[in-house]
Amino acid sequence: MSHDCGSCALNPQRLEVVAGGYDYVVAVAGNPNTGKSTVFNALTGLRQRSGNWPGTTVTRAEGGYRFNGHGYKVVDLPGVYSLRSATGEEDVARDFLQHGTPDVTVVVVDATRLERNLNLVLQILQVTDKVVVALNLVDEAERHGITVDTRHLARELGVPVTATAARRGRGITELQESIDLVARGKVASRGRRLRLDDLSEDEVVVAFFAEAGRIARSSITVDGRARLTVDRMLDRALTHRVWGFVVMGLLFFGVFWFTITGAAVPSDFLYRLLVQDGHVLVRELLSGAPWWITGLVADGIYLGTAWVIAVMLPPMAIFFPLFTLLEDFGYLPRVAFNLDRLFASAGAHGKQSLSMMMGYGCNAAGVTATRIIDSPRERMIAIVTNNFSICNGRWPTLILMGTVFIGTLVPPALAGLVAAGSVVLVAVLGIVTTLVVSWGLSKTVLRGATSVYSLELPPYRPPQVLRTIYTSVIDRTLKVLWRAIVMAAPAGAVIWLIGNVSVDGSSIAAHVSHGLDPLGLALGLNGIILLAYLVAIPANEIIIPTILMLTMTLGPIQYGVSSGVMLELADTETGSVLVQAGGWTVLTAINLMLFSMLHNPCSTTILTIWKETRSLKWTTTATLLPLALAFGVTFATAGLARLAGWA
Ligand SMILES: Nc1nc2c(ncn2[C@@H]2O[C@H](COP(=O)(O)OP(=O)(O)OP(=O)(O)O)[C@@H](O)[C@H]2O)c(=O)[nH]1
Ligand SMILES: [Mg+2]
Repeated sequence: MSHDCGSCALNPQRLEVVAGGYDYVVAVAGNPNTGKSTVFNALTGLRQRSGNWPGTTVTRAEGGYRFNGHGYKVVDLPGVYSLRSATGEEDVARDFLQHGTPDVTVVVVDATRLERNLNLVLQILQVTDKVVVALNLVDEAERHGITVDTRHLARELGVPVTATAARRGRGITELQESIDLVARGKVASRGRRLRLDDLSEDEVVVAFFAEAGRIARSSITVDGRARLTVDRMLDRALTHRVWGFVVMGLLFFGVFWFTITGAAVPSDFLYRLLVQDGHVLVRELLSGAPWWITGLVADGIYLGTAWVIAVMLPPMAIFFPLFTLLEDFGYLPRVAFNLDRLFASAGAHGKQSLSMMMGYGCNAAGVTATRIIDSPRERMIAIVTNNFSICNGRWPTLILMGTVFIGTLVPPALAGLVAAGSVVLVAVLGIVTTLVVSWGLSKTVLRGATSVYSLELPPYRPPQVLRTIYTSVIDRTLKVLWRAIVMAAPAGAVIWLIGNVSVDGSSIAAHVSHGLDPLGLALGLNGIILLAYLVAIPANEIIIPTILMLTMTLGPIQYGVSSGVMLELADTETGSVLVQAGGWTVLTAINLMLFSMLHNPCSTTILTIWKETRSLKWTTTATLLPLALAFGVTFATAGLARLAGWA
């Protein structure tokens, strides 16, 4: 690559990247879902998020390693299909390749889809010679009976080609060697360049395709008995118009059922350990301290945190690995594929189903993921409706309500199934709401044409089960838990304080919750629940502990030694406390589930929406529209239930 342009040193992107004492900058580029982030991780030893679908990486990630006494800075880029087209995340990659002037560009190529991938390689070779091709996924190619002649390929392309299976670390050292040689100018790479002068735009496209096809055909041999047919059969079932939805329902139902029943025993154990015994211990430790310190620390901060851990850790530790396994296997894009048509008929972009899936983990992540949608109109629809994907913070509320109130309506043998069914039903209602609101927006304020695009189905990849469980527990479960703890500790303190600081003879919490009672009751909820939602704006995770603490403090029956103590309760007792002290009915539980699904996004998500849109109008809309819906829907169900005499 030519370094003779005087302005290179002033190029902000290059400056930014080189800072930090590295000798060379290595860009990792390639088509979507070819394993770039996995190669990046293998090179650097970092854990940048990878996932079996196109569009996992939407921004640039950086890391580094040392090899042969030189420091290499590595930049993981989002996938691009071509240097010539443009979508939001592709811009990031293209700009960097063309203006960031990396010293070496590693183009990660999917060995099972060589022809299409070579197209991009050829385009990059038009811009720079300093290229190393990482022929990745060779393990998968082998499984499919595909062999690639890397030496022939290297000769054709004029740059080094290294075979890798990045997920198992195969070929990474060789790749580092090639990078080193190219960076230091030790190999005479002369990339194949097409002569494109005098060609029209269309002819250029054809020329790239023709050349990519020729090179690919001359480099691969395919064993006729390839096992692609299994994949094809699976796809026929999983994306079938009818069976696709049946399988989808059963799988998700299975995941929740497994989560709910599997979490019961460890949850009980943690409960006894942390909430019951732990609380007694902490109180004893603080026995010499003034009453308000014991109260604030033991009954507020400690109990709030312990509760969140006991209730959230087991279900999350089961749910996330299961979900990640489905994702790595390649199932989630099939879900997106199934929902694609529905989104298109709602006037939204099909890729919205992908950002929606991300929202099931965290809405802030879902909002960021909407960057894969190019059209600003459709992206805005996806941002506003992401809230209806139930995030981590809300699953515990739904699971608890389902277990304690809905599951107990049927004989114990069926309780788990019915509880799981109720949670799935709310999740499905969330999808319906997403579609209806998307449709409404696209017919009114966000009118416009629906984009045509093709959603690519990634291949099925047998997941590495143990590794997946390990990383999803570390990456997702503990991260979410940590966030919950960070929120729960101060919330515990706030709840204890508003429960114990009195004004005019009763506590602040009592004043506020009484004030909110009329509204709460009209919504089939109560003042305490609304107060809890106010306290929980920073994080949904703490809704249930807040409700319990307040109910036990403020309800007609007083529990505990001092107000603000959330007593040690198992799931079954939780129900009876809410019924007896809080006056809860099944309607309260159902409406809490609905409210939880619909209400405004948490503060982190609101902030992310602001960062992504920079629009006060849309941030406000994305915040208040769900809240209005939550009020409207619960008001209606409460009214109907009362009319029908159920409540
Ligand atoms: N079998 C196998 N799977 C791999 C290999 N490299 C990556 N994968 C898997 O392929 C999937 C995609 O990997 P990523 O690293 O997220 O791909 P990416 O190119 O960064 O994807 P985008 O950021 O979405 O463009 C993941 O499920 C990886 O675990 C490999 O060498 N062999
Ligand atoms: Mg990636």
